[in-house]
Parts: sequence; structure tokens; C-alpha cells
Amino acid sequence: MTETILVRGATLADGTRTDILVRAGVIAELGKAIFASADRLIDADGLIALPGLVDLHTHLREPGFEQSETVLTGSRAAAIGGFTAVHAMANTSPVADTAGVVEQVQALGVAAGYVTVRPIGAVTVGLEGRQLAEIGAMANSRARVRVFSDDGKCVSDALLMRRALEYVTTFGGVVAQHAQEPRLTEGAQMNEGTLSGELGLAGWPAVAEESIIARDVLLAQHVGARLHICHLSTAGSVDVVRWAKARGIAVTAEVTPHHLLLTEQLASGYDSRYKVNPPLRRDEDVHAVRAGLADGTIDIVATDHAPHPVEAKDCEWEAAAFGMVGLESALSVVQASVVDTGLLDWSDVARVFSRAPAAIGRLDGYDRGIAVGSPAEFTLYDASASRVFDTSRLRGKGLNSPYLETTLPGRVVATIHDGYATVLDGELVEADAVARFAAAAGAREAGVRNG
Ligand SMILES: NC(=O)N[C@@H](CC(=O)O)C(=O)O
Ligand SMILES: [Zn+2]
Ligand SMILES: [Zn+2]
Repeated sequence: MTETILVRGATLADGTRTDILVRAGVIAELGKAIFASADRLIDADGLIALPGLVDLHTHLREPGFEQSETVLTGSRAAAIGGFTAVHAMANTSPVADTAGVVEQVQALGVAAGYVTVRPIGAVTVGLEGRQLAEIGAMANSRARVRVFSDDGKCVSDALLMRRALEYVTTFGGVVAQHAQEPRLTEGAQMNEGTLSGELGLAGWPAVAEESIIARDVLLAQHVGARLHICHLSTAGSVDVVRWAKARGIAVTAEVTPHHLLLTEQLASGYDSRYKVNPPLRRDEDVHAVRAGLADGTIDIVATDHAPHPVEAKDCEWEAAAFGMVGLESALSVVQASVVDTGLLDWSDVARVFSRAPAAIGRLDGYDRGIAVGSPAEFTLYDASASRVFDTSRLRGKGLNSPYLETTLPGRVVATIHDGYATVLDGELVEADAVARFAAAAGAREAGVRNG
């Protein structure tokens, strides 16, 4: 079971208008008036065709926290957001610190079929920061892990960080650091500044993030390793990364949609939907991360989709869990914060949200974007739409979105993954159909490999 899909009149990121013919999982033809018979015809008049979005930072919560999210529900949230691949963070239970767990997560992703799920391996056993995890075994497993992170926790021990950087360099991997100096952030609740004083919430100083980034770029330089910085959030962090890149240090950095749009002011109402790690920062920081993304200092946007059950958020600020969901709203928030403000164009969005994250994660098939012969991974987006974002837009289990009841631009109309549709007319394709297409695509790919 495979689909031949003919997309009529889409607009590519560079402004070119084209039809797109998808056959046997690849983009078979591009051109003005393609003549072909197809199982499915999609009218893309007025829609932008973007290469499939790739998230380098997603919390899928399975195994262990299935009340928050599962690989299937998180994959559905990803597809409706225009994603075709996600990297699943390791802070599950058990932690993804063995070949067995990463293979399990990958297999669940294949069975769900909505997106490619690439597991991230833990840097240290149990995320405890004491002993390196079996990084080599995860890298050599069927999941072929290339990104390692203790996200949620910082690898704060400099020697362990050095060893991890040395280790991943042997197979082209990368360490993705959650930059949070633990002693400087004990009990921290929100950005440290005048407002945290007024609200009586313990402050989380910018230097807690910046000092770890400064240390780690120097370690990466010393070792000659690749380093990735998770969810960078302050103007000072942008400065440090800019300094490091100017010296040729192999560092990449990500910013989340929420740090591109929201500020610490939102904490004033003590609404825990705005409680996140790292915290929302000042206006100046938002400007700096936008500028950093525009000038290439920050390489990518990553969602840090962090679903939590209602009980974990429906409580006092100080007791609430850190984190917000982001897959379903990410592209709209990027449009609002950096496209509609004139800082990025759609080609830049294709780079920061597809090509660059795929390159950092060593995910094949995304280097040429929407091109003849490339795997059919793309999304059709209506940038002229504008809608109130409410819970009906959410497809994962988490309702902890900071955008509920706000107006956001844009709408994902269709998502094509591995040559079949996962989203059509703005709605998810039914799970059974997607799973059948995924199984057929897997068999076809195995045939290609063996034949
Ligand atoms: N971002 C968050 O606030 N929370 C994340 C952890 C993390 O990304 O550090 C989570 O796992 O819930
Ligand atoms: Zn983190
Ligand atoms: Zn995270």
C-alpha cells in the first residue's frame, strides 16, 4: 500500500510555484503542470510547501510517563504541527540510557507511523551525573543514536562533560547540553530580576545558563568535539555562542518558540502554564534571541514540547512542574515572532526548522529539502490563516500550552511523511491508516536496501 500524491500549485519557500508529484515515497517530479494519475490530489493554491519540520528536542514521555504523553500521541501532535521527524528526549522512566530503551522508543515510533522518531540517549546513567551511560552501545544499536543529552538536568561535572564530548566524537555524535548551573538555580522559579523580587519568587539568574555555555564551548574547543546548546534563552548566551563561533568552535544552539515570543511579565499572574525551564526572560533577551536566530548565531528552533498532566500544572506556581507543550503551535509561533516581524523569510524557516536540525541530528534525507529524488517529507502551510488557539488544536495529551485563547497566525493544512499523508485538510489521518502506510513504507525501504 503506497500512495501517489499530486499536489497542485504549491509555493516553495523561495517563492516558486510548482506541482509536486509523490510516488513510492520520494518526490518524483516538480514542475508547473505535471500530468500524472494519482491516488490523491491536494489543491495547494495559496499554501507554502515547507520541507518536513524536524524537532531536535521533544519530550514524548514514554516509557514511564504515559499519563503525560506516549510516542503515539506525541507523534500525532508533531504531525499536526507540520513535523515529519522528532528527537525524543531521554528523561523517561526507565531513562533512555541503554540500547534496549532507545530501540524500544524507536520501534514505537515506527509502529505509530506519523513521524520519524529518533531517540536521544542519556549522557549519564539515570541522568544522575555520576557515570557515563553506555553511549557506544546506544550509538551502535538499531536506533543509531547520534544525540546525547541529560536534558532536564545539566551535565554539571566538567570532567564527565569532557569525557562525553570525547566519546561522541568517535562516531560523529553530539552532546546537547541543558545549560543550568545547579548551585546557582537551587529552588529557582522564574527569571532573576526586579520582577522576581516583586512577585516573591526565587530568581533564576541568566549567568546560571551563560556560565555553563562558556565552560562547555571551551571544553568543546579543547576536545575538538561538537557541542549543542539546548533552549538558549538569554542575550548573554547569544553573545557567548557568537564569540565561540567566531573562533571556529563547533557549537550549535537552539531557541524555543516560547523564548522567541513570550517574556517573564507573564509570570505576574502566577499562571503555571508560563512556568518553564529555562524561564521566560526579559524583553531584551527576546530581542537578542530573535537577532541571534536571524544572523545564524542560533542554528535552529526546537520545541522542547514538555507535556504534563493537569494535576502537575493545576496548582500553586511553586509546586507546578516546569514545561509547556509546543509541537502543535510551533510553526505559528515562529511565524508570529520572526517571519511576520520581517527577521526571517520562509527559506530561513526551512533551514532553522528542517535542514539544520536534521544535520545536527545526523538524520538523512533532509539536506536538499523539496527536490526531485528526495524522500517525500513536507508540509503544506497556510500562512494567511489566523485563528484563536484553543484546546481543540492540541493532539497530544498535554493541555499546558501558553497560547490558549490567544490568536496565532497560520495553519498546517497537510503533512506528508515518508510518501504518505499524516495530515489532510488540517486534520490527522486516522491512526490505523497511517500505521498501514508506515508498515508498507518500511517493507519498501527494506526491499530497496536488500535489492
Ligand atoms: N523544559 C521544561 O520546562 N521541562 C522539561 C525539561 C527540560 O527541557 O529541561 C521536561 O521534561 O518537562
Ligand atoms: Zn532542558
Ligand atoms: Zn527539554
